[in-house]
Amino acid sequence: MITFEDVTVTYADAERPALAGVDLHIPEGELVLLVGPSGSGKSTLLGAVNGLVPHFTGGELRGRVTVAGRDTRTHRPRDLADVVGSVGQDPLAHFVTDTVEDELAYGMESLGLPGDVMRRRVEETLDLLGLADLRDRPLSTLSGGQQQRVAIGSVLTVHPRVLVLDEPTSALDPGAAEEVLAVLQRLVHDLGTTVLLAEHRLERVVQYADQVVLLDGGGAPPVVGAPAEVMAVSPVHPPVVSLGRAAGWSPLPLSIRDARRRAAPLRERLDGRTPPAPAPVTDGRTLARVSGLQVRRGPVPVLRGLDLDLRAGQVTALMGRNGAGKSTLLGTLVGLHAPAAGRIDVGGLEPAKARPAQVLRHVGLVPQEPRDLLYCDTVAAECAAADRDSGAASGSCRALVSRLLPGVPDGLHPRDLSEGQRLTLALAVVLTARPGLVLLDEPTRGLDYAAKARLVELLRELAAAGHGILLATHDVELAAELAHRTVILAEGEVVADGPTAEVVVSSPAFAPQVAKVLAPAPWLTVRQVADALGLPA
Ligand SMILES: Nc1ncnc2c1ncn2[C@@H]1O[C@H](COP(=O)(O)OP(=O)(O)OP(=O)(O)O)[C@@H](O)[C@H]1O
Ligand SMILES: Nc1ncnc2c1ncn2[C@@H]1O[C@H](COP(=O)(O)OP(=O)(O)OP(=O)(O)O)[C@@H](O)[C@H]1O
Repeated sequence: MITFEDVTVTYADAERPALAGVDLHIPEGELVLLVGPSGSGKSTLLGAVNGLVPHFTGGELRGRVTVAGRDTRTHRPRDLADVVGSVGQDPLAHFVTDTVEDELAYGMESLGLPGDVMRRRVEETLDLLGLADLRDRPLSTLSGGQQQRVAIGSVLTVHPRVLVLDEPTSALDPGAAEEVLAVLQRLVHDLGTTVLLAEHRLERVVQYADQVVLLDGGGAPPVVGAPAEVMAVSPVHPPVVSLGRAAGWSPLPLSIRDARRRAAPLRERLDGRTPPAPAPVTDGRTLARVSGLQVRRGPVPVLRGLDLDLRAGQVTALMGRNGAGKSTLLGTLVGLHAPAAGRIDVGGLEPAKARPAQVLRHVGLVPQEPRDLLYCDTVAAECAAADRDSGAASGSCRALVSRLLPGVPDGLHPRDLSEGQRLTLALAVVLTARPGLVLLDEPTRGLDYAAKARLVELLRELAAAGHGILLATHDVELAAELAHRTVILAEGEVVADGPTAEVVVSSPAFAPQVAKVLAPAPWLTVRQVADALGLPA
């Protein structure tokens, strides 16, 4: 269904190809997972399938890519639209209409499908993706996860033979991610749809894949094979695979179920041991105090009487369903939204009433869409501006970028960076100012496991140096690894708040893989298990 013959893509002015010598054959009716470090060319490969590369991105494509027999170099994206549906990393940038319902119908309209078919499919999709209550909503008012659901829905309604999805679950809460993957699997099994999907959070997807394509980032040809085989050699792999590798299991487990079946001897060895006690969550100077907070967005009451204290030295994970109000809370803490009732005190200031420059000294936000923070033409200029704005020594921001993710080019426009590279830049810009309280909205989108590990290390250092950190995230593995404390929001209220292990272990939605494998024992990460047993990790 999809064929690559000796394909090389080189962007204008790039030192080396983003993709080199790729040969690949994807049969009809398979779900193929594309993995690899940040910047290894995953989005570029997907773009060569839907025609965005090179028609919209520029650069040069050598070799041949065909989809359902059509050459993507001679067929522009719109000439492929009846066969290929694609969802990119930034839904808002690709929406063509204004409301949820119109967006779901748009693709079908352009293909001229009959009205009754369109109505039916729109209704089905609204239900399937939990969007029924939002049908008339302007797209610009949706939360990040709600936008991603609409973007996915809008390609599903067309019933394309090929689906190309770039990190389709990155903004979804764990439950929604499972639902979307179940839908994709059903399309593959029942309709013979071919799905090509790039994803960093392998724990969410690897068990559904028929084949895995690994781009190693070094320019070598991709490694293609059965998921367990590729996972055995892949530099990026989910916690169950790390656990299996550390424990020497073969074949490697890909799902919780596989791992639980193998885990009995491991449990025995862990019997009587406990992970290191977590740091207490009530120490530390209060950096922000929120009490009885109510916030409306448009007519909708989003936060409904929320109480929260954030302390120095503490990393807090903020979790909860899409639309629960996480981004709204972060935005309110930096003064982007004014409270309808209740109080916020950040370093003695009321953020919505204080001058932004004053607020910035106490609290910095890395937004869900990093682009919102970046305004210069090059990475270098962005870094220089960040150093200047925050009075940091020249070169500070650039050094942070390099530390978090090697290989981010100085001269590139932030728009042309890969998703992970752009996020890294935004993180570095905010961290350069070293605000007392650092807020991060979904900080691991587009980041590979290595970049995530470096982020974890950096955030730990900041916490140890007395900064407070609040991260809104759907990444349960990140929360388990990093957060002292986890707060769960539902419908704008705090429904759980406590040490991470206590909050997540009992929750099917928020427990990390290791906790699920070893439950009811309180282990959260491969590192903890490996340290306790002296295994390599
Ligand atoms: N339009 C462009 N112009 C110049 N360089 C680009 C362009 N798009 C991507 N690149 C570069 O090509 C390389 C591959 O990028 P790509 O987005 O394909 O990576 P990726 O594997 O999808 O990364 P991520 O996991 O972070 O999304 C990166 O180094 C990136 O900076
Ligand atoms: N201008 C608006 N008008 C109406 N509702 C809005 C507006 N802006 C945001 N909302 C709603 O407020 C709710 C909370 O949004 P928020 O972005 O805070 O959620 P979130 O928990 O961060 O979600 P996600 O996990 O999807 O990022 C959502 O249901 C969203 O649709």
